[in-house]
Amino acid sequence: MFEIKWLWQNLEGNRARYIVALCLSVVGSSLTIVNPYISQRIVDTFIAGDHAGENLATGRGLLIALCLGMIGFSLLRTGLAYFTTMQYEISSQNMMYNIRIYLYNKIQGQDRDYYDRNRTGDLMTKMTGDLDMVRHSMAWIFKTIIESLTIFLAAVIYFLTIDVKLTLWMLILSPPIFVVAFIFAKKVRPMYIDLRERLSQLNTTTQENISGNRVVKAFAREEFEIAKFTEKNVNYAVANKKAALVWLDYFPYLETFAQGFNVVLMLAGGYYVMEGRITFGEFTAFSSLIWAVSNPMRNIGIIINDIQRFFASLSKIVDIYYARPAIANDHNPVERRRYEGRIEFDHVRFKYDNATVLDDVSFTIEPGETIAIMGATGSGKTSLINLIPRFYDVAAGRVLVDGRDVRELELDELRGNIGMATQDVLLFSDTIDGNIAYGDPDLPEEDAKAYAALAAAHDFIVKMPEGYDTVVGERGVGLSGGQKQRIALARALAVQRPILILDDTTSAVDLETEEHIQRSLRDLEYPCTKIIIAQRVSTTAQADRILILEGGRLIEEGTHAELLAKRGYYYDVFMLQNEGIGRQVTVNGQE
Ligand SMILES: Nc1ncnc2c1ncn2[C@@H]1O[C@H](COP(=O)(O)OP(=O)(O)OP(=O)(O)O)[C@@H](O)[C@H]1O
Repeated sequence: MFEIKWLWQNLEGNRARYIVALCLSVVGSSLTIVNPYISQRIVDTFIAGDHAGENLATGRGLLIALCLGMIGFSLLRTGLAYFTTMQYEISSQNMMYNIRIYLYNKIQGQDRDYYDRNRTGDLMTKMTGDLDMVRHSMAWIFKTIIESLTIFLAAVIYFLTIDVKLTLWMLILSPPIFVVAFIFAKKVRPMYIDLRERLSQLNTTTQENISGNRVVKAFAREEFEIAKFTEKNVNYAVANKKAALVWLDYFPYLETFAQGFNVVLMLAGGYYVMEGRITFGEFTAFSSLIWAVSNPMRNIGIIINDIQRFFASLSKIVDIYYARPAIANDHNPVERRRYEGRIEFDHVRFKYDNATVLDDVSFTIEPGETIAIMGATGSGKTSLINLIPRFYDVAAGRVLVDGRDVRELELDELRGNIGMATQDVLLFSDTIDGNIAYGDPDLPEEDAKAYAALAAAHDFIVKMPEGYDTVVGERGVGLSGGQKQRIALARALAVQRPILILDDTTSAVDLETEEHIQRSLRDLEYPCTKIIIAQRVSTTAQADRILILEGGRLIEEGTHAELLAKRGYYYDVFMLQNEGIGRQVTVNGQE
């Protein structure tokens, strides 16, 4: 089976330990029959045998040896069980440690498309609950299966050596138990898959609610969110109960059959003792080992239960394990070059699934040029810049950096040549200094301050209680939108890359601050091609060239003056922003 093969592969380094644990389980479980055998000897020799009284008088030594043997074997089994469990724990923990690292790297290595498609809560469930279920199975469920099976077989073999007929009577109940367990397993499997899905939905809702709590509060939607959570919670609880009830439906049958072993033993065993076919000691051995036959049967439902959960979780983990990103980063340790910063879009078409977002876009940016991109919301600006670091691949055409198709470039090298401040600013829970130096952990504090000053962030940072050592909360909590943008800009500048991409980075800052940032960008001390997405004409006017996107197509291209003279989209925006209130400008630029 594929999943088991996968587990085996991942057990590498711990296989020997795990196999030792399995073997010890078999040995330890086989020893279960020793004490019933000794009991049988004691009963037949010293209690119920024909010469019991005589033996008791003459063979005390043997009796003491047998009693000590029983105690010794009990201690041996306990010690063995302790040692065996330890081996299971160590090997399964080690295996999970390795898988967790691998999965984490795998998730890190996925492309943007993967993150578009997968919910955070679902990925978190896979990395925590599902992994732990698999570990639990390796350490406990497989152990239980092996031990139950060994004890069952050892008992049956021992019974057969005593009396075949009575053993067959004992096993008469096994087929119906197997049939009941099989029907149960078939019925419950889809339920566990569903249960696992509902848990993931519950986690996703919880995660979204916690990370989006500020929006929830802003819209006073707590009750709605509580209702949404309650719905998922109820769904999960209902699915859980449904699965448990299915188990309960079958439990009475399994339990009745398991109890039936005692009845069969009493009737058939008692009859054979009276007939003299078996001794009383042998009857005692059957009686003291009956649990070894009935318990595995009784537990079969629970084991099937756990195995279903195990497979439901394992298949989710294997999904991540084998997910292959369309844009893979091999992290080849090639010598990384510094690019000149020439960018070319050659008849680029791009789509998300089937929706075309960019169509036949062509332009060239020379090294050191500053290009502004403008266009209505949803016109494809962010999608366009995402193609340069190859977050997505084009559907047709080519994106070239320094004359080479980005698909031919080593990804780390390509991305290592781009500094980026994204529209949705994400800061880490770290100090402000740590956030600015995120792309270059060796950045001296003085340099971090210098870049913060260029990004017009220094003044507000020094006013904070602990200055650059102030820890900002998750996603930059505690800072205003404009402050976050400026720290993100400082972070992008600090890596000193030859290509700088700013996606609406100054949208939340005032005009005076923006003017300061524009000056800084113009006077950067390192050579750099700049691509700036902006909505304000005050920003775009400073660029060497402006590209206008509309519905995924490049409709205008030129300098500020050229585009004004053209009296198209750019002119309209210019007029709207400059003449402002009260003036209505249509798309055609007419009032
Ligand atoms: N991950 C995605 N999956 C599917 N469609 C997407 C995705 N990201 C964006 N889109 C769609 O692509 C189109 C272009 O989006 P894009 O973000 O590039 O526009 P934009 O010009 O940057 O907009 P804005 O100015 O609002 O940031 C939109 O119609 C958007 O709905």
